[in-house]
Amino acid sequence: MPKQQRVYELAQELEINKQELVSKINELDLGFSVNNYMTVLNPPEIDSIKAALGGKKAEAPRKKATKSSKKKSSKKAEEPAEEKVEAAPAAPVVRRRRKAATEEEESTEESTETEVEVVRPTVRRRRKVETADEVEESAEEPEVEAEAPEEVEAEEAPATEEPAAEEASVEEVAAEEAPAAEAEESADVAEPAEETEEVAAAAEEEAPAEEAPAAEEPAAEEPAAEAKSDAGEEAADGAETPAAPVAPPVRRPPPRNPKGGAKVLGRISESVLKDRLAAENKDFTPGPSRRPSGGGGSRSSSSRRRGRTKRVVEGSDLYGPKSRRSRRGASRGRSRGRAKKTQKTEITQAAEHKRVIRIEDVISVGDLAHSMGIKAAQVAMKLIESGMMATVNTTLDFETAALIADEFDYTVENVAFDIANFYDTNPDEEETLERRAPVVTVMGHVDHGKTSLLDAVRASSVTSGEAGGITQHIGAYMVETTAGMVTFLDTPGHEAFTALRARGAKATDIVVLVVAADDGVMPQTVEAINHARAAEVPIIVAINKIDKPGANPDRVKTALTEYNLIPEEWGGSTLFVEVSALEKLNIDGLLEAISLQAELQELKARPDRDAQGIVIEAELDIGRGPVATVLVQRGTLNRGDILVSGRYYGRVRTMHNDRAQTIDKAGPSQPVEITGLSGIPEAGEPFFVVTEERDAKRITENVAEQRRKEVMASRAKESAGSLEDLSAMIARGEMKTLKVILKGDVQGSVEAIKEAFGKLGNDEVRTKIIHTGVGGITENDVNLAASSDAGAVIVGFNVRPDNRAAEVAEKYGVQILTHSIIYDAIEQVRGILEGLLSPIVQEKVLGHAEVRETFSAPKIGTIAGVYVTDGIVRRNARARLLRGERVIYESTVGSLRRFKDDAKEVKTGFECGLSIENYNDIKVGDVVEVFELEEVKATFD
Ligand SMILES: Nc1nc2c(ncn2[C@@H]2O[C@H](COP(=O)(O)OP(=O)(O)OP(=O)(O)O)[C@@H](O)[C@H]2O)c(=O)[nH]1
Repeated sequence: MPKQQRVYELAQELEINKQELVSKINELDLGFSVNNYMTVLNPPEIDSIKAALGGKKAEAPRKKATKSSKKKSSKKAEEPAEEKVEAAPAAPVVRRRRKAATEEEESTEESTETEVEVVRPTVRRRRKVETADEVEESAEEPEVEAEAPEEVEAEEAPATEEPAAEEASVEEVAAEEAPAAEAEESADVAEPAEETEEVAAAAEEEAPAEEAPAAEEPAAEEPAAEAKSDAGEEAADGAETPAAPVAPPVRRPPPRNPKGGAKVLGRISESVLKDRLAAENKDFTPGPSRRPSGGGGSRSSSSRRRGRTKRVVEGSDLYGPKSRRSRRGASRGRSRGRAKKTQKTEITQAAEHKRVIRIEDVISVGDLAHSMGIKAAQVAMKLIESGMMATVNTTLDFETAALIADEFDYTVENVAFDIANFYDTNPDEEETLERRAPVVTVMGHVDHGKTSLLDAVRASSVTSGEAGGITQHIGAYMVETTAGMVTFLDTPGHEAFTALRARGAKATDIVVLVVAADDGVMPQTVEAINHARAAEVPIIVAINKIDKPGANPDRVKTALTEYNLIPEEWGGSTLFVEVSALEKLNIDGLLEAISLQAELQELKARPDRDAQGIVIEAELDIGRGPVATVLVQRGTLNRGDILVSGRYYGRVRTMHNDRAQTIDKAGPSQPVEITGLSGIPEAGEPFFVVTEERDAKRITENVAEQRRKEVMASRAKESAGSLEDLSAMIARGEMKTLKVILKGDVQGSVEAIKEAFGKLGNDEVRTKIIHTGVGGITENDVNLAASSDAGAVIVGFNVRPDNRAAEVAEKYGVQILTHSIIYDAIEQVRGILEGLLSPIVQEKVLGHAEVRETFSAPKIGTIAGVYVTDGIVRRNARARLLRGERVIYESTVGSLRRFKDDAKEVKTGFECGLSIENYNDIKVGDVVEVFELEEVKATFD
């Protein structure tokens, strides 16, 4: 079944360079184009690319030959294709190499296909490695020089001064760049090519495809060097045309490891090498079999270069007459020089393990380049090619760094500490899951009977009798009901629940909302509903105290409908149970409802795995040290396990259940009290088990460091002002609304402020009241604000936060705004919202200047002599050039001068000279309009 492929995948399949394939696809005019090598290709597109590339093989060379011949004299243009090919390219190459003698470092850089100017340095460097032999070789081919393209001569004047074409140069370029593998057919020619392959590689990397002379020359040279052997071979190929060998000029070797390709320190001549090996009693056998392989999975530098070379050659097959691989192989066999070259490159190439860059999540372009021993500009260029603007300081994430590094044959490894490596957040396989007990939290208004209900439930446990009444001594316990086990978090009130949630922990499956039948829905009832809703935990309503004379369950039900808690009998989906904690009436009904709700939720966990869970509470016991009540959520916790929680860890020394019985293991949903930890973890802190103590140590050290940074960051945040943070969050699109928790001294003012807040805002920003209440600002309010997805602000009217609330607010960076005048409260919230509105960008015209004359200045370009007709003209201000009513160009005022002096601004009635940044076509009569952009704070008015 045909499937989609990305360009680079197709390139791999075709064994050509991915960048090159991008260029090819776009050049081929197939009716579609690709942006980069990550572009996805459909099967038909893949087919047409393959077909086009295959079909192009004969045409491409001809086209190139024609193109190249056009650049030459008309006389040359008339020559047969082969001849043109032979002649044209050779000379330029030779010349370039001459030039190259003066430069060295630049050639180590890899260039992109568009970096035309880089070609020269690369080529120049070749000069350095020339040998007398090579010069001789070039001399043997006078036609090469004679037919050098004119453009090249013009461009590279110095080159012409030095005659010298070296056969090796010709050869190596041919071998690498041209399908002219034919060059290799001539053994004596091929050998030098191998020797200088490294140089060739450098040149290839730098040679831009677009630069016709550069790209074509080497390719064309090749036929020149090997024309004799080629002829026969091409004929044998049948379909091949004489022009075919020229095709490679179009190709360009893929940009590859600049290090390897560039660090050419010199060349060892074959004879010297032979002598040296002989002196060491070593044999010298040319060919690939003698090449050090690098062994195992690690590619040696030479093999890497081979790979690169191979890709280039194979890619050119698309244009060439037949697979070059075999010929290439054959030529390798004859290429004794390769052995020498391999040895040489091993010296300059980093070992495979050194080609791994270790980063901690991110790395800057500069550092990445440094790690690879290349220039930052090269990395930046690669990024730009991939569509990402970058500078040396740009920070790259791991994925991007890995992608770019791969371009240079480096691997990036992320060595940042990641707790996810130890704390498994992946769900367990469905078939490993087993039903677990629901974990229930009881919440409700003060005195509505939470504690009494928990007592009643505990007493109802079928096992309570044998324990002589449960000596409940930990913050959670399990009750065995006729419908199965139920775990209760014994945390009457919201504290623990919200504290857990503020830490991002979710320990509860079901909330039992206790509402006294005689008292009805009260502020904390509503608060409890909001907490449960925020935590997305289903609610079961327990209407308590039905034994009381004034009990009116229906009134409670009616009141709760306002909060969308509608009993089933009224068409809703909330389970309501009428109970009496005091009289222990219908406790079973409550437990049944819990079991039913649990069943609906299909609560399951895998028991046979390392335990994970949550700390319910912890304290320091004088005799036992840190004691923690933990709830196992998945897996089984065993005595002796190494448990990690936040900054602390330790082996579980003792383990007790809710009845103070010593136990050895605890499964899912089971609360246990443990000792053995190195400190007191916070409530809501997750825990997990690791197998190695050293891992536990590393994790806790990292967490401690992380927490330390968080504290510092939150301090910095406080000084910066939380309101700005909220604004920034909204500005970044992280917050669509300003969430508000509103507390007041009396219901009337709370209602009034709530209504006023509701009217604030517009389509862009608005408030969302997530909770209102009468009374002081409590820790619960702060926890609710902190646990809101995008943070919330607490507004207190005539009320203050208690000490604990203020402390927690500081800890979590929750903003509390207190007021005693309603108007002030409204205005402050309006101000916050307005701050969240995107500012309006306005244009302010500063002045106009008329162009009276123009002249050009070196380095600056066109200078306009202008007269300021109104306002002022300011240097660096934005400017647009007007011709009549038309805006010709918009940019900035570049230089601004009065007579010979630079001026900052010039006022009405004065003349001055100015330039428009990046624009020279200024004409007399044009008007320069100078303006600036200013951001105006948006308001609701
Ligand atoms: N008549 C009657 N009284 C009850 C019932 N449940 C609890 N009470 C009484 O209501 C009062 C408060 O009960 P608690 O269980 O302490 O209520 P709470 O919600 O835990 O109170 P806080 O812990 O202060 O939030 C006590 O005097 C209980 O005896 C009940 O079902 N019927």
